[in-house]
Amino acid sequence: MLQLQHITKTFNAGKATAVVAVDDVSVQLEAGSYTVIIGANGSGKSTLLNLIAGNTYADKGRILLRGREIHRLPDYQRSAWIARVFQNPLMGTAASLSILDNFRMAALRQSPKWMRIGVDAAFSDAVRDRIATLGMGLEHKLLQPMGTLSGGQRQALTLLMTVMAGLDVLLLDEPTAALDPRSAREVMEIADRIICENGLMALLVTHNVHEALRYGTRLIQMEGGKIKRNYDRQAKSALNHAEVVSWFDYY
Ligand SMILES: Nc1ncnc2c1ncn2[C@@H]1O[C@H](COP(=O)(O)OP(=O)(O)OP(=O)(O)O)[C@@H](O)[C@H]1O
Repeated sequence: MLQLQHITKTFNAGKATAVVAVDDVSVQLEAGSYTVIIGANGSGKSTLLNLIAGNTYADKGRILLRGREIHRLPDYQRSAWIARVFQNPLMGTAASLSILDNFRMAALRQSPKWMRIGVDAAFSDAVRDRIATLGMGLEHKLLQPMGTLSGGQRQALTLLMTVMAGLDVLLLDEPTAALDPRSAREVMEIADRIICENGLMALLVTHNVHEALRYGTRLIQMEGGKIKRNYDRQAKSALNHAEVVSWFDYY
């Protein structure tokens, strides 16, 4: 379980440009839950993910993962349990390195256990098998540089790489924003499968209302740094596109 308790983050505190990006947010997310976060630009979604990942620290409040306080830990320590996939498929992978070398680097970064057992032929076989499950034919291109792949292929591989080391929490920050509709759908379906198969807790930030309705077990709307709406699976399934769009209709 991931618990955020009275989390507040103010940027430029004490200055004329001060902005309360996240304002006294408390929420409890169960293991295996998949939460979609929507909200207008500047409503605090990315800051919330940054606070969970440890890319920024809260001014007030606590964050607990499986009962353990993590809010004072730096991001590199939290990365043992929490991983993040960004909107730009170029982030998180090395374009000039092969697919296999990218998986090697990710494995070594995420889990010292690979250091002990070595990233050997067995590792290559394991990577090939995992990549084959994507159904994109990339298992035959393990030595091809990552930079030669499409954005959708890179996002799909990034997702796989991210979960290889056994995580608790997957943070998806607009992972399909830079993709065409077909690739976006393909990557979202892959993400959904990976989340389910690995029993991960996931948080997805998206501006895409279709994605917000189709995926996830909880839907949260942020506004002005606060959680304005919080729908569980049942309430979420009763929502329709027009209703969610109307949440953004201030005029
Ligand atoms: N590093 C920072 N320094 C100053 N202000 C910041 C910083 N990061 C975010 N903010 C401000 O905090 C508020 C929330 O920003 P945040 O990026 O979390 O919103 P968001 O909901 O993710 O927006 P978007 O949908 O545009 O990505 C905004 O007013 C933003 O300008």
